[in-house]
Amino acid sequence: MVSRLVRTYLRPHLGRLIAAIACMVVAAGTTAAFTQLMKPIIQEIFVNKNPAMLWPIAFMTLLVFLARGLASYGQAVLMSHIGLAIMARIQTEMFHRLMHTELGFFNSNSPGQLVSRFVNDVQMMRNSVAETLTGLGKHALTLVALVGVMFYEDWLLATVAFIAFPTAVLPIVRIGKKMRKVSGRTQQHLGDLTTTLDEAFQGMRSVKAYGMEERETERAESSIGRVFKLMLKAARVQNVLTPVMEVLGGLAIVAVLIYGGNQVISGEKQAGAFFAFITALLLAYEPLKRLAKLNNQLQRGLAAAQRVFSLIDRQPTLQERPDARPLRLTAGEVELDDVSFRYANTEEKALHGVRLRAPAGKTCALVGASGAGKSTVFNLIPRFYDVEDGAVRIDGQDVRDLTVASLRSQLAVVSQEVMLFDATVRENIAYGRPDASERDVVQAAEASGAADFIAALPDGYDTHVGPRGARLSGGQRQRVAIARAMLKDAPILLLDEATSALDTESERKVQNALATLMRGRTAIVIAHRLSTVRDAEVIYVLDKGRVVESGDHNELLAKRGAYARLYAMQFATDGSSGAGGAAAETAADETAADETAEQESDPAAAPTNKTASA
Ligand SMILES: Nc1ncnc2c1ncn2[C@@H]1O[C@H](COP(=O)(O)OP(=O)(O)OP(=O)(O)O)[C@@H](O)[C@H]1O
Repeated sequence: MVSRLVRTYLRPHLGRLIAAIACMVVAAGTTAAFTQLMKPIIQEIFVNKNPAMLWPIAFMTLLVFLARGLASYGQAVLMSHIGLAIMARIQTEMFHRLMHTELGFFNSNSPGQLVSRFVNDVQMMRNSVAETLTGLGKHALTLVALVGVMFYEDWLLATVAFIAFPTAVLPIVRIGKKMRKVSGRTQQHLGDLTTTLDEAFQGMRSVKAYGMEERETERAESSIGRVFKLMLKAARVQNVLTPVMEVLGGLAIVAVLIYGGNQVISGEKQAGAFFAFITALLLAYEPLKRLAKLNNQLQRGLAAAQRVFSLIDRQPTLQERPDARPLRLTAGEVELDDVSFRYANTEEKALHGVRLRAPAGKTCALVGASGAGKSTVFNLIPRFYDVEDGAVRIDGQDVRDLTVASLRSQLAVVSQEVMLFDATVRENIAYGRPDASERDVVQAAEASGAADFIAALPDGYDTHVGPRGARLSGGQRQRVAIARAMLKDAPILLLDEATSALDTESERKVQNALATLMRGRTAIVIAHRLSTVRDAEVIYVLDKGRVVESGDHNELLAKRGAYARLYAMQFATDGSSGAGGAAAETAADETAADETAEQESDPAAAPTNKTASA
C-alpha cells in the first residue's frame, strides 16, 4: 500500500517534493548551525567577555533564524500542496468509481458510510502522508544534522547520550500495530455516525411527525459516544510513547551532564563546546520524539488507505461486455423471456420465470399487490441488475449484449420517488439532456403541464428548487420529472404511476401530462389508475414474482380471477368517482367485495398502500 501511494500518487509531485526536501535540508542545516553559534556565544561573550564579537554574533543568529523561518514556510506550503492534491485525486477517483458501480452496491452501503470515506478517511490519509513525509524529511534531517554535530563535537559523549534510545524501537512497533487496529475501527464508527446523522436530517419530517426527536438524539448520542471512546483509546495508545521518550531523554541529559560536566570541571573541555553539545542534544530531542510517533500516524493513514483503496479497487459486478454493441431500436418492443431474479443476500426469488411482452408504441400495464415484483421488472429493463435466468430483450436484442449508454438513452424512467437536484428548474428539466435549448425546455414544460406553475415561481425557470426539490409541491415535482422525461424523448417509457397524496386538481394535471408523455411510445406502467389499465393494450398481473394472468381489461375481467379481485380492490374508488361504473361490473363479485372491505379496514394491508421501493 505504501509503494502504491508513492508510485501512483506521490510520483507526479516529484518536483515539488524535491523542492520541499531542499527546504527541509536548509531548515535542518540552520538548526545545526545554531548549535555551532552557541560556542562563540558562550565562549566569546560569557567567558571571554569580548565586546567586538557581540554584534557579529547577534547578526549571524538573526540570519540563521531568518533562513530557518523561510525554509520552514516553503516546506510547509509545498507539503500541504502535495497532501491536498493527493486527497483531491483520491476523492475524484473514488467518486468516478462509485458513479460506475452497479445499483445493488448502494443497497448495502449507506450514503453516510460512503460520505465518511470521502471526508474522514481521505482526510486521515492526507494528514498521514503530510506528517510522514515531513517527519521523514524535516525531522529526520534535523536529527541527522544534530547528531552529526554531537558526534563531531565529542563522539564518546554522543554515544553516552544515545546508548539507551534503541530500546524504544520495540514499543514503537507494537504501539503502531495497535494504532492501526484502533484507527480502522474509529473510521468505521465515524461512518456509522455519518449514517445516523444523514438519516436523521433526511428524515426530519418523519422524525418530527412521529415525535422521535429524543429517540434520534439518543441514537446520535450513542454513536457519538462510541466514536469518543475509540478516539480516547487511540489517544491513550498513541501517547504511551510519551513517558518512554521522556525517560530516555532525561537519562541522556543526566548522562551527558555527569560525564561532560566532569570534563568541564577538570578543564578538559571548554564551556562553549559543552554548551554547543547540550544545545544540540536538547534540540535533537523534539524531532526524535516526533519520529517515534511517526509510525502511529503512518499506521492510521494506512488503515484509512485500506478502506479507501478497497472502494477504488472494487470491480463492478455488472459490466459491459467487451464486444457490447449499441442498441438498434426498430420498433421499441420490450420482452422479458422466462426471467428469474434474486436480489443479493435474499433467499426468495423476486421473480420466477416471468414472461412478458410490451408491444411497441403501446401501453403495457403491470398490476399486482405490494411486493409482487413490479418494481423489480423495472429494475431489469435498464439493466440496473442482471437477470439470474432468462433474458430481457429490446427489439430482440439481449440487454446484456448492449452498451449500457445506448440502452439507457432509449429509456425514460418516471418513478414515484421523484429525484430533483438542488439546482434551477431549468437544470432539473434538462437533467438528461444538458445541451437542450431553451425552447426545448419550455416545450417540455408546457407539454407536461408544468409551464404555468413555473411562470409563477419567483425566478421562473431560474428558481432554485432546494434540496431534493423541497421548495416545490409533490405534484409540481412530479410534473418537473415528467418534463424531464418528455425532454429526453426516449421511445420507451417506464412509468411508476404515483399514488402519493395529490389533490384531485394536481392529480388530474399529472395524469394529463402522463397521457401526453405516453402517446406514441412503448410505455410499461405500474398502474394504479383505472384509466391506465382500461386503455392498456395488455395487462400483466403479478403475484409473488409470477405472472398469474395477462390480457386486456375486458378479457381479464371476464376471467373473474386475480385481476378481477385486484381491480375491485385497487381501482374501486377510482371507478366510483367518475370512471363510469366500470368498477360496479366486477364489484358484484362477492369475494372481491369482501376483500375490499377487509382491505379498507386494514389500510396497512392494502395493495395500493405503496412504499417507495424502486
Ligand atoms: N433492493 C432489494 N433487495 C432485496 N430485496 C428486494 C429489494 N427490492 C425489492 N426486494 C424484494 O423483492 C420483492 C419484489 O419487490 P418489488 O419492489 O419488485 O415489488 P413491487 O411489486 O414493486 O411492490 P410495490 O408495489 O410495493 O412497490 C419483494 O419481496 C421485496 O422485498
